[in-house]
Amino acid sequence: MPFPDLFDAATNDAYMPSRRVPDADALVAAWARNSAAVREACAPQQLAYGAGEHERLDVFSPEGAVRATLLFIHGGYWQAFYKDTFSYLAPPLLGAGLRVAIISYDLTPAVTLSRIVDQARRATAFVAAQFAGPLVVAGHSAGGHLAAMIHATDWAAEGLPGVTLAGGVGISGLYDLGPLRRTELQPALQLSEKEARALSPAFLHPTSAAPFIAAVGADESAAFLGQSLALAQAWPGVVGGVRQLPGRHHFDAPDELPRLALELLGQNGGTPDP
Ligand SMILES: N[C@@H](CC(=O)c1ccccc1NC=O)C(=O)O
Repeated sequence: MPFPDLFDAATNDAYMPSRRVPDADALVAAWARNSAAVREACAPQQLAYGAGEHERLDVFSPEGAVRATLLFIHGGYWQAFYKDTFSYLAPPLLGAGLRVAIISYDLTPAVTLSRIVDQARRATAFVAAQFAGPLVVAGHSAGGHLAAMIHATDWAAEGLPGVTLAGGVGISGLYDLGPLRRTELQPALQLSEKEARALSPAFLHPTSAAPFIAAVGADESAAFLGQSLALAQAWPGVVGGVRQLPGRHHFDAPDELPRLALELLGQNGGTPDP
């Protein structure tokens, strides 16, 4: 291994949310079950944002006027899950008049975290080009990290068409990756200190003035709260403080997504597309 063994048990504990949520496995199983039922009842449109096997997204469209598009980036510490497990999030968002785009991406250690960030960027540029109207990029946990990286993207420098964001939402997001080098994730992430900084939104500058809501379950560990505080401190003009979600832990905090997305669009005066 190119890195010394940095593992620290206390840090690892703080970043493993399942240790605080006894029924975490059952909740994740319910995500998959509910998502399968949603896909059965209303099959999403499946699109490709690139040539790779996992460079795919699902689009769920609401029945009436489309108020905005919400692009959702799932979590799982960049090493678990694909889009299909998160279809369960679509129905309440559709009910709020949002078009819902849920992306897949490759996973570590098969690809690097930089590669995943690049995929999230290309997926966002694709969705922005595909669908006119306000675009909100939201993510949970590792997906919150990717949503914030989108908010800090220099599109021209990446050789991508410019993306105008209406807002961003991070739920239990990770914005300073430094501590993760001391967890069980490091063998898959293989982050050098320099890379961890370069891939940490809290050490980057937002490229969008649109609001970014940094939300965290009130029942999550101090480490997760600290991650959102770090982003709020680094991005004072964009993140209006940390939004603590009462009664929520890591595995049910995503259920607040419709409320948070609508709040953002309200701030932006987001009106339905003609
Ligand atoms: N391996 C983690 C699970 C975890 O962190 C997680 C699970 C589902 C969705 C997001 C997660 N975390 C960050 O992306 C744990 O044991 O708690």
